[in-house]
Amino acid sequence: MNVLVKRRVHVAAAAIISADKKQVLLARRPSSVDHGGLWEFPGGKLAPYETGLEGLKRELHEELGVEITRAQPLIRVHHEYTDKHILLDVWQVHAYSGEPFGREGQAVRWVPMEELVNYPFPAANLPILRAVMLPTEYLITGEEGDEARFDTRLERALQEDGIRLVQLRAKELEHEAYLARAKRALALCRQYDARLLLNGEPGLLDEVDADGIHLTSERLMSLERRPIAENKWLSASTHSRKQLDQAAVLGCDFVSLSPLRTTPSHPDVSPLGWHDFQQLVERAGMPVFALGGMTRFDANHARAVGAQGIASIRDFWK
Ligand SMILES: Nc1nc2c([nH]c(=O)n2[C@H]2C[C@H](O)[C@@H](COP(=O)(O)OP(=O)(O)OP(=O)(O)O)O2)c(=O)[nH]1
Ligand SMILES: [Mg+2]
Repeated sequence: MNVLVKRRVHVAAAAIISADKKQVLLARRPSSVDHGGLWEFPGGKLAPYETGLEGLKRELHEELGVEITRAQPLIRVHHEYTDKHILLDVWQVHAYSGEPFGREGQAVRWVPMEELVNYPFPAANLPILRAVMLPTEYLITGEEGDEARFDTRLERALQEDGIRLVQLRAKELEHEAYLARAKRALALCRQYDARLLLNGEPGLLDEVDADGIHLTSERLMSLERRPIAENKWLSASTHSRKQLDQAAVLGCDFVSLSPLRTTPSHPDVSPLGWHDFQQLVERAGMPVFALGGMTRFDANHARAVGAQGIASIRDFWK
């Protein structure tokens, strides 16, 4: 066989999230099949005439006995296995009818989000796990010179907008002032079960035990390897294919990709637009947030073109 021509397999899979959003449904692959014994998101190969969602509906009916009533694209992952090129087309299932059970005799289990990392999955699944754990909206903090008002703005976004992922961006602050703000932001985020990423030197995590580090695109390009532990989140700002590739080399857990639109803060940078954005996201291999003139009303569109969701300062910083 010519090993250069790999089989291309298109698979639709489901991240079925529980009503309280705290658990996701996993199934175990039978020991007799490829990747046997590993856990997976239920689903299977598409028939040639099927779209992703059609195939997914059929597979979930066959494998779990449930009928999907509401679903949204979550992430598309291309992965090279030794014998095949696989496209995992993963959907987040928000509503379904029926009670899922292993119709083919496979084990099926609701797993709390924080325990997902303990389950063995096929190699292609890492970006899916990250996508499942991340929200659709990502707040990047804006300017605020007054510390009390900063706290009020952050708490408003956590409380009223339901923000669960925050990047503390404060380029104007000196080191000590940044640390003081970061400690207060972390305490606030903990109250709301939100994650906080610090925008700055990876060493910041030694001083404030936040959830991760966000790299500027410049810092991203200057690093040779992942600068923080695997159990912390690493994200980066990207604007091009080259930077997305570097994010993959460093093992970033997710990225922002900008500018989607022209913004008042960067009037001279030409925007990507949805078409180019979609093409870049398709091969990113990790969750991507659309950034640049985005509001929460763009989130569904962002999802439809393959993004995790939207990142914004302005829409959440009030
Ligand atoms: N369903 C699913 N498949 C996955 C995941 N991760 C991953 O690498 N795969 C791979 C394993 C398989 O090579 C392929 C899915 O094929 P499958 O064996 O489930 O296909 P199917 O349900 O149509 O089963 P069959 O009729 O071919 O027996 O995708 C995942 O999370 N879910
Ligand atoms: Mg299957």
